[in-house]
Amino acid sequence: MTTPQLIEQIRLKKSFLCIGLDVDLSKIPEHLLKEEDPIFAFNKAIIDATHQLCVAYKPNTAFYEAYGLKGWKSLERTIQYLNQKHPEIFTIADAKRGDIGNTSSMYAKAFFEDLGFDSVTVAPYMGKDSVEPFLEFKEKHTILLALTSNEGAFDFQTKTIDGKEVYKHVLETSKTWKNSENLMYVVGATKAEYLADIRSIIPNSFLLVPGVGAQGGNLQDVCKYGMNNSVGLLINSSRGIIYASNGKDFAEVSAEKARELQQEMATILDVY
Ligand SMILES: O=c1ccn([C@@H]2O[C@H](COP(=O)(O)O)[C@@H](O)[C@H]2O)c(=O)[nH]1
Repeated sequence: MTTPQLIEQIRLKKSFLCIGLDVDLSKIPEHLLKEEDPIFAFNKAIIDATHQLCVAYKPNTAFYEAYGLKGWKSLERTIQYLNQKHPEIFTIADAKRGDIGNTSSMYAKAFFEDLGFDSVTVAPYMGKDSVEPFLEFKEKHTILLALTSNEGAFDFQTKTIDGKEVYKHVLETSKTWKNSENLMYVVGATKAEYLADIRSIIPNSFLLVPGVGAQGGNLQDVCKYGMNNSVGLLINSSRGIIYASNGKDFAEVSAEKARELQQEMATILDVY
């Protein structure tokens, strides 16, 4: 999916919500455990109930890798279902990859060609040659970790090198890389106070913003400082939506939670 197509979906749905499909078998409704593929059954029900309220889904691959081959199969079924039934939805493999160049090329093939995701999250730590193989996929998006939502972000990302914070180096340097127009960035909702500075460096890029809901980030603050002329935000919520109920009504309740966020977004878009 191209960036203009994503922006058009945000406009049509009045939503910039991304729903995180972080499936933990110990948290899903018990009746689903009898299904042949409980993870896919859970995801399908959540997608069927919420697809009109969001513009993106983000399976975090850790939640699938943890179940070995079966988990990887569930991830494949989920992305195939999304691509076939909802090609208008932007898909994010939250895999946080990145390695020496030839290895990154294989990661890029795995997520873009084999699985068919629109985007993948990538760690910037190994530098330019570890990210450029992802950027070579011109129709795809590489979402670079800039300033993450967790407490550990302060261990390295906000430390200063040559008078500048590391996350700013990530933003400024990555902008100079080949095909950098395919870059988006992860900025945690818990770091809203950094967004004005971040926007001064990358005014036009999309930001994937996890950390609202379960991690305590605030949607209004993120929008106030993080929105740009094209909205430029994908706000992720995972546990706050998909585990709102673990009864038979789990899909309806997840849709209620998604609708609450979507309506808050619609109100913000109306005055924006
Ligand atoms: O900085 C980051 C980067 C990624 N994540 C991921 O987003 C979701 C958040 O889940 P919630 O349940 O809404 O807290 C999860 O997959 C994280 O691994 C992040 O939280 N922060």
